Amino acid sequence: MQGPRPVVLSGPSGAGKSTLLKKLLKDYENIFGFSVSHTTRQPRPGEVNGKDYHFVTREVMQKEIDAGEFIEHAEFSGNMYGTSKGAVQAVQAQNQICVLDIDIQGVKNIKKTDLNPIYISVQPPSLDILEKRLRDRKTETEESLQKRLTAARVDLELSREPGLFDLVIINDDLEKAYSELKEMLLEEIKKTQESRKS
Ligand SMILES: Nc1nc2c(ncn2[C@@H]2O[C@H](COP(=O)(O)OP(=O)(O)O)[C@@H](O)[C@H]2O)c(=O)[nH]1
Ligand SMILES: Nc1ncnc2c1ncn2[C@@H]1O[C@H](COP(=O)(O)OP(=O)(O)O)[C@@H](O)[C@H]1O
Repeated sequence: MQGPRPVVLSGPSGAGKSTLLKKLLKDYENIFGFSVSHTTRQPRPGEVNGKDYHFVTREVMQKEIDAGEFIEHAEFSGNMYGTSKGAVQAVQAQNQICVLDIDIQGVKNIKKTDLNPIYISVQPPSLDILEKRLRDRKTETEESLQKRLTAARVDLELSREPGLFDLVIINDDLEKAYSELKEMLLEEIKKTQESRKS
């Protein structure tokens, strides 16, 4: 049976993907489910293994990739990130809309699969604002911040490719950005709510 269409949220680090996603998952607890990626980066304070990410070593992750357990994987800012088949299946088994938070390499690789998600790019109003938000978040060292800003420039450039995204959200005012996200997903939300009733 074909479940609801997944949703891909992409865009530069610090653009506001996690913030928007957390609001969505809170407001529609049963409707959306997060695809928990694997990563080799260190957990940040407050991040929970198995909830925010599966935090793994490079060796373990590479073994699982070689065993064909991943839909896509990429190197970002010196760490590996990837979506396992199990991560998406776990959400789809609950008949929830699966939301993936992945970088632009992930977007390009997912396009080669039959997942058929809705592709949304979340972007900052400017690079200066992005830098300020990343600094204020206080999660990065100067080195990782600079890597993220370099990746952000590449991301914003590649994101201009026509047809790559179904929607680009400029996250200036958070509530406005959230409204645009909900508006885009309204049809899938309704369908999922309806299917719960029958
Ligand atoms: N390709 C791919 N990218 C991912 C995956 N999980 C997270 N990312 C991306 O990796 C980048 C860094 O994520 P993270 O270290 O959590 O930093 P943050 O986005 O600044 O909070 C972001 O652009 C994420 O969208 C994944 O499974 N696959
Ligand atoms: N519209 C906004 N206005 C001001 N700050 C924001 C806005 N959206 C997100 N932020 C803040 O910017 C930082 C980066 O957001 P985050 O959701 O972590 O980005 P991402 O998941 O894309 O890396 C966080 O500290 C968050 O609270």
